[in-house]
Amino acid sequence: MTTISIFGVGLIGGSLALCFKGKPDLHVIGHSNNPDSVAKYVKRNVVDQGTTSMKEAAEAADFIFLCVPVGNLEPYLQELSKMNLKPGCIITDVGSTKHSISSCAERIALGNSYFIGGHPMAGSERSGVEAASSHLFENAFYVLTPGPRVPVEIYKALEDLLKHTKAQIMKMDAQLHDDIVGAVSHLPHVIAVALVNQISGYNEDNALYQNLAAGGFRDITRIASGDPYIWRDILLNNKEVMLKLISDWNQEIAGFANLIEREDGEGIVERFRLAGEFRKQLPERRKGMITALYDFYVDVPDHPGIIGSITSELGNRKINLSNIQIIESREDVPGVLRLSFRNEKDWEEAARVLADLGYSVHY
Ligand SMILES: NC(=O)C1=CN([C@@H]2O[C@H](COP(=O)(O)OP(=O)(O)OC[C@H]3O[C@@H](n4cnc5c(N)ncnc54)[C@H](O)[C@@H]3O)[C@@H](O)[C@H]2O)C=CC1
Ligand SMILES: O=C(O)C(=O)Cc1ccc(O)cc1
Repeated sequence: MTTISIFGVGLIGGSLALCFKGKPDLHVIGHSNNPDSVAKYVKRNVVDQGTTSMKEAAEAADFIFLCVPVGNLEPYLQELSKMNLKPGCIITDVGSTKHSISSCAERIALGNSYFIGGHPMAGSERSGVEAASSHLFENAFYVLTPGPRVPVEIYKALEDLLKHTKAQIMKMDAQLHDDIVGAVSHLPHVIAVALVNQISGYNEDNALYQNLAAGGFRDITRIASGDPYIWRDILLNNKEVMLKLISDWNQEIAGFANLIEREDGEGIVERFRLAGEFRKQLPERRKGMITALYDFYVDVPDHPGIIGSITSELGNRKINLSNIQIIESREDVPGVLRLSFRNEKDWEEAARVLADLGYSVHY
């Protein structure tokens, strides 16, 4: 039996637990300092066993996953280094930054155990075990940053275990990870928060901003709802990278202001053209760092029962809706429904089914 202990059974720790639980020869232990949280993990069937004892969970483990906020990773690793871990125990983490925890692991004497940094590059703006899902990492990249002292067979053992996540494992240098992920994930989160706060400021004087910001604005700023403490830790931990990226961003925006100031229409066109071209080259059908929204819109005639009939058509075909929203429904105008799905398969199938039934579907 292989024992996996998870510290921090939240969105990511809980999703990993669900990937491992119930698989042959795997036993999953969930740890929290809070007994109520432990009881919740067990009651929700996310782990096989729960405990408030860090020592009990750590010393029983063949694999340890640290799934706590980035600011807590180093203290946890220090604590583990004082314990009597099983020889050959593999410790990994899921933090969104990799350089500082990996270099901390190089400095700490871990005896007969090994540390391999990890980052499953999928998630959401939600947090807590309630949001966990065994499908979270499917088809996403999962970065591992083994240091020079990690033997090949130890790396392979972690890679093999992670096959249960159905993610694509990618070995990478820790600093390179932080540079790239800083640009494609951390910077967009900062921009989304700054943008929402800018508009929220205008809204204080005129609530029309909020009303008109429905729909697209809401979608592109979804990531601004991430957990504030998780993001505080990530940004402070990736400080040097973030300062450079924000400085480049300021230049980019100042360049835009300059084009508008000088009424340089050609310059504006060129910027949109270049951006469109680069976007076209982005891989389309792969789960990226920032989760795609699987939404589409359906025009619906305004008559009673229409929503029920759409949901039962999908339900009868076992297509799971994750959300349904009435965008517009007035007596004289046909309404629009926004339907959301958890994955691409349901999204594609639902659009096909409704189009075949004669509904007008648009994206
Ligand atoms: N949210 C996301 O989409 C992603 C997050 N990550 C990383 O995963 C880690 C966990 O994040 P989430 O699962 O999103 O957060 P979460 O808030 O859902 O879960 C965090 C867990 O850590 C525990 N925890 C919180 N503060 C703690 C503390 N001071 N000491 C000990 N335990 C504490 C919580 O009880 C909870 O079980 C973070 O390091 C984050 O950077 C990685 C990939 C995606
Ligand atoms: O909400 C989203 O789409 C995200 O961007 C989630 C996310 C948050 C942190 C990560 O390190 C990786 C992914």
